Formats: sequence, C-alpha cells, structure tokens
Amino acid sequence: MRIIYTDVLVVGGGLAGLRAAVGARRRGHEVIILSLVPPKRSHSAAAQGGMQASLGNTTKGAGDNEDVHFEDTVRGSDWGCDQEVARLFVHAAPQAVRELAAWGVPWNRVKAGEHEVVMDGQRVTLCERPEAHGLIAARDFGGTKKWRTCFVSDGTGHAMLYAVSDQAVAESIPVHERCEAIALIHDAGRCHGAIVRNLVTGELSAYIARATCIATGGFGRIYRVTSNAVINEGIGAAIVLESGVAELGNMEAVQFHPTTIVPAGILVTEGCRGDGGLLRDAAGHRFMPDYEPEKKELASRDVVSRRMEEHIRAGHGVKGRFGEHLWLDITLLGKAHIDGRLREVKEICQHFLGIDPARDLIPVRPAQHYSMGGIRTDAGGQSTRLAGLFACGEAACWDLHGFNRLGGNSVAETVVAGMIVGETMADFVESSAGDLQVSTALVREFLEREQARIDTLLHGDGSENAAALMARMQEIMTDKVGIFRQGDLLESAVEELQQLLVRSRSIGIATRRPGANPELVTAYRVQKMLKLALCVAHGALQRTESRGAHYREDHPRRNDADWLKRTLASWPDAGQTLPTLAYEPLDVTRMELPPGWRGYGAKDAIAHPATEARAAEIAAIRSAFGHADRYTLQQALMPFEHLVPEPFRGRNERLGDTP
Ligand SMILES: Cc1cc2nc3c(=O)[nH]c(=O)nc-3n(C[C@H](O)[C@H](O)[C@H](O)COP(=O)(O)OP(=O)(O)OC[C@H]3O[C@@H](n4cnc5c(N)ncnc54)[C@H](O)[C@@H]3O)c2cc1C
Repeated sequence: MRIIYTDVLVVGGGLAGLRAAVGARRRGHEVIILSLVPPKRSHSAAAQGGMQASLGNTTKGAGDNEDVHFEDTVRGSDWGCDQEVARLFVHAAPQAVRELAAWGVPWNRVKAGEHEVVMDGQRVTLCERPEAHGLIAARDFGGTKKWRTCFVSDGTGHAMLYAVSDQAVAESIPVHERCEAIALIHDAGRCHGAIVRNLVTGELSAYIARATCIATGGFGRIYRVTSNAVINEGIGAAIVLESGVAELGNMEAVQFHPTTIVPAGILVTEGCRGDGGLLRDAAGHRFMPDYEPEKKELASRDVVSRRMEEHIRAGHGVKGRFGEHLWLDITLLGKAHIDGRLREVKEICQHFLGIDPARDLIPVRPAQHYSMGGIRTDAGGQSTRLAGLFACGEAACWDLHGFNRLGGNSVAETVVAGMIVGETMADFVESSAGDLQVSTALVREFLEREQARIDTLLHGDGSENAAALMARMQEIMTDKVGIFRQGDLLESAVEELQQLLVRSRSIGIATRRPGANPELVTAYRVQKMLKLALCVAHGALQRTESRGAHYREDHPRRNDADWLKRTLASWPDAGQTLPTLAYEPLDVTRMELPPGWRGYGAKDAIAHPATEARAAEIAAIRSAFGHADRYTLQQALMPFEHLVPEPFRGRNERLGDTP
C-alpha cells in the first residue's frame, strides 16, 4: 500500500491550483500538486482575451472601481451569484493583476497620447493620459461598463500560467504529473486526501493530506461541441459528487460562448468584439443592434449566444458544409491590430480554416465554453459539507458567476480564489481542525475499493463500449441540454442519460493492460462524467425559469419569486441514477444590489417579494450616507471585509484618487 503524506494536496496544476499551492507553501506548509499533464499544458493556457480588474488606467476605463466591477458581475450573473463573494473578488482582483505583473506577466501597457480604435463599427481617436503612460492597459469585453480587461495580446492565459507556474517552481513545490485523483478519502464529514492513479504505470496510491483542494477546471467535455480541451472532463467535480456527502452547485448553469469557429469549435476570443469586431449574417447585415440596441455585440455572452441562434432560426444563417453559422468580421480592425493584439486568432484562422481574418470573415457559432457550476464552497473556498476539502477555479461554485460568467472574470477568479484558498487552507492546517485523523484501515478500504473497480473494468465480463457511451452522452448534451432548453427534451435527455449510466456499470474493455491504457481511462471516466451530465440535465429540467445561460423556452421569464436559489446536487447512494437536488435560497434582504434589469436581454422578470423592501432600504442607506466616502457607504450596504484574508485587506489605489 503506497501512502504519501503532505499538509496540503492540490489536485490540479492550472492557474487556480498553482496559485493556491503557492499561497499555502508561502505560509510554510508542505504542498504537493497533482496534474494530468505538465502544469504549463493546463487548459488555463488557452485563455486568450484577458483578466478583469478595475485598475481604471485607460481613458475608457477612467472612473472604474470595485463598485462598477461588482455591479457588472452581479448583473452578468443575472442575480444568481453570491454578492459577498463578488465583493471579495472585485476587491482582490487589482491586487492579483499587480502581483502577476511583479511575477513577470508582460501586460499590455498604456501609451500616452492619441491612438485609433474601432468602436461600434467606427474608427475613433482616443487620447490616453500622460500620467497613465506605462501603466497596465485594458480592453473592452462583454457586459462591462468600463474597459477593464487587462491583457497580454491574445495570449493572456499562457502568460499568466507560465508566471504562476514559475512561482511554484521557485517555491520548490513538487508536481506529480500524469497522476489522476479518482476518489476522495473521507469519513465522518472530514476529507483526508485522495486515491490517485498513475496514468503511466496504473499504480494506485493514497495521498493523505490535512487539506485537499480540487482545482481541476471545467467539465465542458460532457458536450460534443465545446471550446474545452480534452482534459476538461470534470473528474475532480465528479469525485467530490461521488463522496456522497459534498455538493455541487448550480450545475445547470453552463455557458455557451458566441464565437467558436465552425466546425472545429475552437474559440476566438471575445477580445475580437471587444476590440471592435462585428457579427454579420448571410446577407452581410450587422444584426446585433437590431436585438440589443445598447450593448450590441458586447451584451453578455448568454444574451449574444441566444440572439445569434435566434437569428439563425429566423433564416439568416449562412448555410455551409458543416451546418449553419454566422460571420465574425474583424477585417475592420486592420492587419496591424490583428498581428499585434489578436495573433492567436490569426493563427487559429490560418491553421484551422485556411483564411486570413484581416481579409476574410470568420465562420462562427456558439458552443459550450464554461462551467459556472461546480464544487459548492463557502467564501473561503471550503466545501460546505466536507471539512478539509477546498475547491477553487472553474471546478468550484464559489459562487462568483451565478448563471452567467462575464468574459475576463474567470482567469481573474482563478488567481483571486487561489490567493484566498491558499490562505484559508493554511489557516485550516494550522488549526486543530486540520490535525490528521485518519486510520490506516480507512485508507486501505478506499484503496481496495478503487482497485476493485478498476479490476472489474479490466477483467470483468461487461460488454458495453465506453467510447460509444461517451459519444452518445456528448450528443445528448449538445442536442437537448444546450442554449435553448425545453421540458420535453430535457426529460428525454435525463431518461436516456440514466439508461447510459446503468449501462456504464457493465462496460467491457478489450485492452486489459493496467498501465497506460486510454480505453480503461475512458471507461472509468465516462461513469463519472455521466453523473455530472445528469446533474446538469436534471437541474435544468427542474429549474422552470430562465436565468442567465439557463434558458427554458417553455419558461422564458426569470422568476425570482420561486427560483432565486442555488441548486445543490449530491449523490448519497452509489446505486442511484439521479442526483439528489436541494436548494439554497439567496437572501434578497442582505443583497447590496437587489434584483432588477441587467441593462441588456429580457426585461420581464417575476419579482421576489422581498425585492421592493430591500430596494427601499438601500435607497434610505444611500441617502443617509450621502456625504460619506464610497467605502463607508459600501460597508453600510453589505459588509464583506470579514471575508477578506488579512494579507489582502488593503485598499486599491487608482489614478485620480483623492487622498
Ligand atoms: C479557449 C478558451 C479561452 C478562454 N479565454 C478566457 C479569457 O480570455 N479570460 C477568462 O477570464 N477566461 C477565459 N477562459 C476560461 C479560463 O481559461 C478557465 O476557466 C480557467 O483558466 C480555468 O483554470 P483552472 O485553474 O480552474 O483549471 P485548468 O486550467 O483547466 O486546470 C485544471 C488542472 O487540473 C488538472 N486535473 C484535472 N483533472 C484532474 C484529476 N482528476 N487529477 C489530477 N489533476 C487533474 C489538469 O491537469 C490541470 O492541470 C477561456 C477558456 C477557454 C476554453
């Protein structure tokens, strides 16, 4: 029995896991990172467009601050997020972007003086302030009032991941690569670590830790058409679900990005539209202003994706060999801009479409992109059900994004949540709650159970084909649990997914090698992924309203009266074929920004009974604190500072702040 002990086990070597690991290590704790791939190959490297932080350095960002970023995020989430977490996040994001600068991220910088940009289809001259020269620049992104997205050309995630990974190397944090966590070890409401499979040798080991952090990214690969990489299969979230104790939050909240190229599904960044790119139909008509006169192409992603699909349904799509699509037009940005700021987009277009985006239109259609749902945690990143279990990044439902994430808020979340979880894990390890309380017998039990499962797949007499089950699951999710959802289609999706889950218990594989064996890996992963798919589909079926990215054609209104609550999914009995759903209400009486219209998209929500009273209360607080500074006013509206770990408490400074 191979047992490895550590203070902190971080499962996942992407931006979130690495940043959390660095934080815990700097507090003096022993940390091990596990990753399917070398950390610098993690999916964070694919992030193109940028990271939101309210620095307010550029002319179009002037006047930005935490309050504006907070409002954008809450509106973007369609009031589905945890507003205290959103406050915590917008407060720490500027610190995170500056920390990354100190760690070597070569952020694009402001150049004083005049420069030309494209806005709303027109060339416009902007003038940057001399005092901002050399400070971190920002570009426009969807759903934001200010230009707030800090960027490194269109290779932002790559630059961030390399910098944070280098910090982990500098801290001598061991990374156990090509190792996959396949189960949590837990008892009596306490997580003790994970059972880990070496993907090369097939050997199972037990990693025992005082604190275990799941930072395994999103689960986009439960869909057929997705911008996510092949390693985004959600196994971290699935093993938390399989604990039978810890919960996943808002799994039905799945984001579809407006612009992935057809047919490959590879993303071209929102930065294309942020920098002035337009969406056109088969006739070359720019259609978004017809639907969204205010934000046009830069409404939030859920809204733009729906409008695009509506436009295709109305007969305006371009008919191509691979189905219908629309056009993304960045020709008006010019070659120099594309070569400098949209280099990856240019290369993607050249390699996967054989076109030059400085001259040609890009065929695009929405595809699955981001998992707002995930492992439910509190504001400190700890599971609300299993002590010692933490989660951060896309794997978590912290819950910053509610039912729709704003572009640029995800890589920002990875590093901010990583900063916070690094501290809370260190606090936990230093407290008596963090003492190791695990028996060898328990570890043996978990190891033997996982080995038996693998042995059944390798040597059992099952006849089901894992790859076929996976492909069918992905079809169902794309066809029936996509951008537009309907009760009858969701019902049939849930029914068939349940059948697939039952069948997945009788998988047989041809390659019986215990070590490197892709067929075996597909077999045990599809069993887990089907449970995630069922959480998404069943959650979507039960939620009879439309909120953010969850759009029910048969229930098109947002219904705050009945649905201002977070879905919690658990799987208490391994034999069940549906998740157990529970709901956690969002408390309107404590919200800083009570529910209202987002500023784009539908206007006709069904109000929560407490909204009016809370809005009146807020108006009264605002008038009572009319002369106070914005920090004092904010504290009166919704205090959150108790949630900020001590090292991150300081206020952010900006150009033009009055002392
Ligand atoms: C094409 C694309 C472009 C994007 N652009 C932007 C953008 O411009 N701005 C923005 O804010 N967001 C963007 N996003 C979203 C953002 O990149 C991700 O949400 C974020 O990087 C996720 O980081 P993470 O650390 O949570 O997970 P990841 O970077 O996905 O890392 C997950 C890690 O977990 C490991 N792992 C997984 N399962 C296991 C297991 N069972 N055992 C051990 N290790 C495991 C993997 O090896 C990997 O190291 C984009 C996403 C895509 C797909």
